[in-house]
Amino acid sequence: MQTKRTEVAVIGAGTAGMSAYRAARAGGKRALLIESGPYGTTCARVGCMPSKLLIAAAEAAHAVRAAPAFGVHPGPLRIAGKEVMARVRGERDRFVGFVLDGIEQIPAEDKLRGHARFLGPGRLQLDDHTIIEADSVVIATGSTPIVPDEWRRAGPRVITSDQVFDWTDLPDSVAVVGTGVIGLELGQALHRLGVRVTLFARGGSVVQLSDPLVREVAARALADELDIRFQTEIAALEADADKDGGQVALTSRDAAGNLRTERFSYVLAAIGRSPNVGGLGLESAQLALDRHGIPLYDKHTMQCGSSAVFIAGDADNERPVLPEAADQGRIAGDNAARFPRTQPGLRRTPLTIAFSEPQIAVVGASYKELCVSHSGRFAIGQVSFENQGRSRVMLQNHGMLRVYGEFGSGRFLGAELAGPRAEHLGHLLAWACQAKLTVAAMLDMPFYHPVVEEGVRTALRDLAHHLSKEPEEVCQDCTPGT
Ligand SMILES: Cc1cc2nc3c(=O)[nH]c(=O)nc-3n(C[C@H](O)[C@H](O)[C@H](O)COP(=O)(O)OP(=O)(O)OC[C@H]3O[C@@H](n4cnc5c(N)ncnc54)[C@H](O)[C@@H]3O)c2cc1C
Ligand SMILES: NC(=O)c1ccc[n+]([C@@H]2O[C@H](COP(=O)([O-])OP(=O)(O)OC[C@H]3O[C@@H](n4cnc5c(N)ncnc54)[C@H](O)[C@@H]3O)[C@@H](O)[C@H]2O)c1
Repeated sequence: MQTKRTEVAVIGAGTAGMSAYRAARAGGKRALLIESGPYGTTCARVGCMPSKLLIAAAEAAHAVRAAPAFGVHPGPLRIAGKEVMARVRGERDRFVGFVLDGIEQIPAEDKLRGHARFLGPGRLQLDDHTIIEADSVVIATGSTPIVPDEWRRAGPRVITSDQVFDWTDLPDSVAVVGTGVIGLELGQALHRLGVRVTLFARGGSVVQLSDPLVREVAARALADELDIRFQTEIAALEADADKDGGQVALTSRDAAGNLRTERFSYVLAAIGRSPNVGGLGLESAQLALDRHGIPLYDKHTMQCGSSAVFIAGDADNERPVLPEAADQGRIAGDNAARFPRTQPGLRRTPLTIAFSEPQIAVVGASYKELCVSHSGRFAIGQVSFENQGRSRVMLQNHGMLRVYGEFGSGRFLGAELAGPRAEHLGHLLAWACQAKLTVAAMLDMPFYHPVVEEGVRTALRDLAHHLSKEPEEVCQDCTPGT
């Protein structure tokens, strides 16, 4: 067992950890970056990038299928699964390569391999080979897909997103359990690439939408295209090795209690990810934990209590998306270097985007959050994309945008939307939200023609109209339990 001393120890070399390491070094401190798994980050290896590559192939197939509606007839569609997966893996490897180049540039003496756990507040042990004594520690350990033990017992054909991007060919059929962002993005992409896909949703919701109207419109648009079984639970999963190459027998139970057994090449568990905090020995770090075992921390400094421990990225489960991992890592690393003179870092307006079709975005304060923080004090404006000019031109006229504003100040608070170009509309709205614009100021901005943004203007005009009325009228919408 060797002992190493450092000023800052960073656990996890993902996006948050690398960002924390760089910030600590920029703060003039000695830092160590510890990693137990493969380098390359979740985002590049098995997350954002390969999933968007698969979606890009699916969009190409979808465009061909959609073409006849414009009078364009491209001929029979042939999807070569091996070629699809070769591009996904090839481009994925290129993105991972850029991350590995970054790791390569970190001096060898700053990089340590092994699983880290706390022995005391500033004391870590790596596997059985190294003790680290650090003035401050950043926890940037990421998250892991959740697979219930009884599902695992059905064998290797029960998979998570971690396995999908290593396929060398597209399978015949996939059952996707969970209609969160991973389930929808991957389920729709595989469906469009000719895989028989069934999605199982425990409840009636899709992705992170909390606004009941947007959620309903989104669920309807998605259910028009996909085989989604809402209100349906998984009753049992069993390996069915007799079939060609093996299958999984999935038994589901619908809301009426009816059982149905179907066979799939794979079952993709997409029921959420849990932060990697369990094996860290946090009890030895003397940190106060929440009911999920995650250290309590300050969202502006990323400091855990008054300790010299900081947390960032998926590990804290606050906003488990890539831009947040980078921001939180930078703040945590900077403050780990400054400790005890910590200072608040820049936390941006929340923005999440699901790359399904219709795309789904949540900006600023969600409907659910506003029902708590602004009950009776916010108004809603809306637009349907069904008859929105440019959306109809492109035959992408599905979805709805709802925008929220504050009575009195007239300030724009947030939005939920499912619709065309939501990735861009989401940014526009997030920038307005962060700039603390009023709805009136947003309506003073230029809008070209014919563009999807004109739909945003319609929703904002509707919001301005409601903001000019009495508050009571609006909060009827905030029914309990929404
Ligand atoms: C399929 C999928 C698609 C996604 N798509 C998007 C998207 O389009 N846009 C978006 O913004 N986000 C997306 N995300 C989310 C995004 O990938 C994550 O939020 C982000 O990668 C988290 O970064 P991180 O640094 O917190 O964790 P990671 O990159 O996972 O890094 C954590 C590291 O810590 C290491 N580690 C864990 N425990 C220990 C220990 N005890 N000792 C040493 N090392 C340890 C792990 O091995 C890992 O390398 C997607 C995620 C998935 C799974
Ligand atoms: N475009 C993006 O930004 C993007 C893409 C993919 C992943 N991600 C990140 O990855 C995280 C994890 O994604 P995810 O889709 O796995 O999680 P999620 O939390 O978004 O969705 C999980 C879904 O599974 C359901 N569920 C939970 N337990 C279930 C069960 N036993 N049976 C059936 N359904 C069940 C939940 O109700 C929920 O709808 C996301 O929170 C997101 O931050 C982001």
